[in-house]
Parts: sequence; C-alpha cells; structure tokens
Amino acid sequence: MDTNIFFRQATLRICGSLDIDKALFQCLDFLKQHIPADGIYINIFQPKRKAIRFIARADETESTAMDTVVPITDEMCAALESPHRPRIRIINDITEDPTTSRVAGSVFKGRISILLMRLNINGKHLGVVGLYAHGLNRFSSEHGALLKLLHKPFALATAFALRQLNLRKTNTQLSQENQYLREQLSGGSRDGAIIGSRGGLQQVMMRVAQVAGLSNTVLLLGETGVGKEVIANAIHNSSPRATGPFIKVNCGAIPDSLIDSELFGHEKGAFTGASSTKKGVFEQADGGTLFLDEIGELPLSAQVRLLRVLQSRRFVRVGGTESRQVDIRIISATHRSLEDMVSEGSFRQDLWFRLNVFPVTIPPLRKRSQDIPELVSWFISKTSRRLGLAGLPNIPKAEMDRLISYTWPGNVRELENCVERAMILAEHNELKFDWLSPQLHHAPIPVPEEQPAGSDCLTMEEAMRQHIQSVLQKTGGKVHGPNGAARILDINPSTLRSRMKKLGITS
Ligand SMILES: Nc1ncnc2c1ncn2[C@@H]1O[C@H](COP(=O)(O)OP(=O)(O)OP(=O)(O)O)[C@@H](O)[C@H]1O
Repeated sequence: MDTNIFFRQATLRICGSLDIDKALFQCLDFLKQHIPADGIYINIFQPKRKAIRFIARADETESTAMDTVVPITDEMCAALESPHRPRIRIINDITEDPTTSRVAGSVFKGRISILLMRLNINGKHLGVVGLYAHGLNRFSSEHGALLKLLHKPFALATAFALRQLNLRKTNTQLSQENQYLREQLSGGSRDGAIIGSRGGLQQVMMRVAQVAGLSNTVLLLGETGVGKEVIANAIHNSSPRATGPFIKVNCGAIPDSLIDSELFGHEKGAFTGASSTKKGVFEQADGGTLFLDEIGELPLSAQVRLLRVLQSRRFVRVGGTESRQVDIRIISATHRSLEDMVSEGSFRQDLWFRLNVFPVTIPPLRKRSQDIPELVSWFISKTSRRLGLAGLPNIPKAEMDRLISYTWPGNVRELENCVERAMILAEHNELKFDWLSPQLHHAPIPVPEEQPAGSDCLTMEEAMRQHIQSVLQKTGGKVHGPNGAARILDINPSTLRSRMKKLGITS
C-alpha cells in the first residue's frame, strides 16, 4: 500500500467536516479498508479535573458528539502525563490494562481490542484517538504504524474541536450571564407579570400602549408601592429599546455631593476618591431607558443640570471636557405632587414641564380592590417558588374579604409583604390576616406581637425588630441559605446581620 495515498485520503476525511464526530465517521469509513476497526473515538485528558472527557465517537452506523467525563486516579493522571508513554499502544484485551478498562470500559461494553494513539500539541499531551474492534487480539503493530502516520491531522483536528467546544461553552455562559444581568437591570417584577392589566390597571395599560412605541419622556405618578417601577419596566419592555439597558436610579438615595457623578459619571482624579473613570447612569442607559425614581427628591441644584441634559441630550463627565451624547428614553416617577412642589418653589417649573409631557397616574390599590384576589394568588405562587414550599396554602373567604376591605396605605408592596408574612405564619396550610383590622389602616407593617406598654403605635425600628424576630423564630434562627431569614425578607444576609446588630437582635 502506498502510505502517501493512505495519508492523503485519511487526512482529507479527518479535515472533511467542522464537526469532529462527522469527521471521525468519514475517516472510519476509509480506515476500515486497512485496519479492522468497528469504531473510533476521541477523548481529552483533563489533568486539573483528574478526568478523561470523551468528545466524539463514530461507528459503522452513526457519529455522536459526546461530553462524557470519566474520573481517573492520581496514579493514572501521572502515568498519562509521562513523556515516556509510547505514542501508539495496542491493547488487545482491555481487561488487562487498568487505565483503558476504566476509561474505555465505561463507554464501550463487552470484550474489545483497542488501538490507541496519543495526541500531542506543542509537546503537551492532549488526549487520544482510539480505534476499537469487538473481540480479542484484533490489532497488530502494522495497524499501529498506519495510525501513527495520522498523528498530525488527528491532533490538529482535535485541538480545533476542543477550542470550538470551549468557545461554545463560554458563549453559553456569557449568554446566561447576559440574560441574568438584563433581568437584574430590569429589576422588579422579573417575570414581567402585571397583575390587573385587564382589571384596575386597564386605563394605565392603555396609556402604556399609546406611549411605548415612541421615545418621549414619561412621568409616572402614584403613591408609594403602587407599581411605578413595574409600569416603567413594561414601557421599556414593550418599546423598540427592549433589548437595550433599563437603568434605574433612585434620586432620593444619592447623597447630594455624588449626584453629578452618579448621573453623568466622572473622570479619573476628578475629586478625592475618584480613583478610576466611571460612567454615569446616562451613559449606562445609552440605547435604552433611564428610570429616574423619586424625581421629586432631586435637589434644586441638580434639577437645573438635569434640565440642561434633557434639553440637549448632551453632558460632560465630572472633571471632563468632552461633551457626550446619548440616546435614551427618560421615565421619571414620584409619589409627590410636583405641581405643589413647583408652587412651593422646591421643584423647577421648567423641569416639571419637560418631564410632564406624558403623565401616567397609577391608582392606589384601595381604588382597584378587584385586583386583590389575583395579586394575592400571584404573590402566593411567587413566594412558594422562592421559598421552595410544597403545595399552595388556602385562603378562607372571610380572610380574602378582609384583604379586599383593607385600605392598603403601602399599596401593592404592602400586600406582597403581608402575603409573605401570612405564608410564614400559616397553620394547617391556611392563610390568616387577623392583624389587619380597619383600625390599623395606617400601620406600615403588620405586627402581631404585643406592642410595648403604653404605646398604640410602634416606631419603625420596633416594627422592624419584631418582624425580623418573628421571621427568625420561624427559621429557627437561620439567617443564611435557602430557608434562612435573609432569603425570606429578600435582603442580603450581611445587611440583615448588621441590621440585627443595630436592633440588638441575636439569632
Ligand atoms: N400590577 C402588579 N403586578 C404584580 N406585581 C406588582 C404590581 N404592582 C406592583 N407589584 C409589586 O409590588 C412591589 C412594589 O412595586 P414597585 O416597586 O413598582 O412600586 P413603586 O410604585 O415603584 O414603589 P416606590 O414608590 O416605593 O418606588 C414590587 O415587588 C412589584 O413587583
């Protein structure tokens, strides 16, 4: 046989497909004319993982891309890494070779003979290509010599396939991360559910539909907890900017001295502590939506700069000179009456005019009590999923009536918290809301425990202390983890710990 022709024909097949399993299939079809093989496979040596990973195999009838990992011992790892291991090995009965019987034996059943070629790239052991045949003593040194001719093409094809696999894996990881980050950015009601869109929020949703496709500024008005952020999200998600970022900034939570840097970013060294360049929310939201929550809390000095940017869509980073332009939609929200603030002189009239182009008022929950049953079942299933509870609890009719007749000063957020609390306290799988009575209309958070002597109302701090304590009691003092208090209260465990410390609570 002319070995040049053999090499050329085999190489053409090894390089005949970008999919390594298909290339193996074509190659086997050719090799069978010269070597008595029933199948072929490639596996990769993963010393860090102490494992061998099968990536592809082919037999007479089919080719399969694989991802089968077989763990190996430290001794096996060391033996495989040895530079003295021969390039070609013939194992005419795999039961006699511990490494091969462990590795190949976990993929191929029955007594087989194996002809192995170690694949090296740049002096590093990459893995092996193996030919197998049913029965004992099927391979000879002549077969080994023929296979050895194909070292380079097999090594290159394997290295290429490996790179492709790793890229695919990185790609999947990145797209999962991307999706996760997008969800984080879109915040709030992650699942996009807007309960009441056909009930009490019908008018609001009509306004959303009118405005979503455009790029104009929207002002969301409504009491705290009515769902302004949820609606801002809905506008973003149904707009042509949906694939762009949704950046939320709470104007009331930024210290005055940092407002400019937070909104417009800063250059390195712009002020003490500006150790690196930072993009502000305007830049971060480029191509998407910027949600300015609690806009009424913005100090007058910052209002004037915001107005300038809204007019020109241009800004300069703190400490910078370059004027930057962004393509963003602004949605702002407030629970305050900006009109009253304008008359009091605490909000600029010209900014109010700018923001008030398309106002959308979200009604308080007490004015759309028809949505309460649906909101309650939504929060029950959401909380059950989050807490990993089995089965959904029941709500007696009298308890649902209690929820419907309550006035909900904290709106949907308060209802959500109440449902969660009732689920934690539930006995016999039944939800009760007996701490909600018409007299307690203005209690911010329901507190079932006795109140301190001589006081009808709890301070926020006391209410918080009692709530945290009751959750800790339910979790048996557990703070971290899936059934821990932090998860139930939906806050970071270290934040909870420091709050507990401040409130003098021990777990
Ligand atoms: N229609 C709704 N459907 C489902 N969940 C809702 C709805 N409205 C509000 N929520 C939930 O209620 C909570 C409060 O909503 P959101 O943060 O949007 O209120 P907000 O008006 O922006 O509050 P704040 O004025 O305090 O910023 C969130 O957990 C949100 O997911």
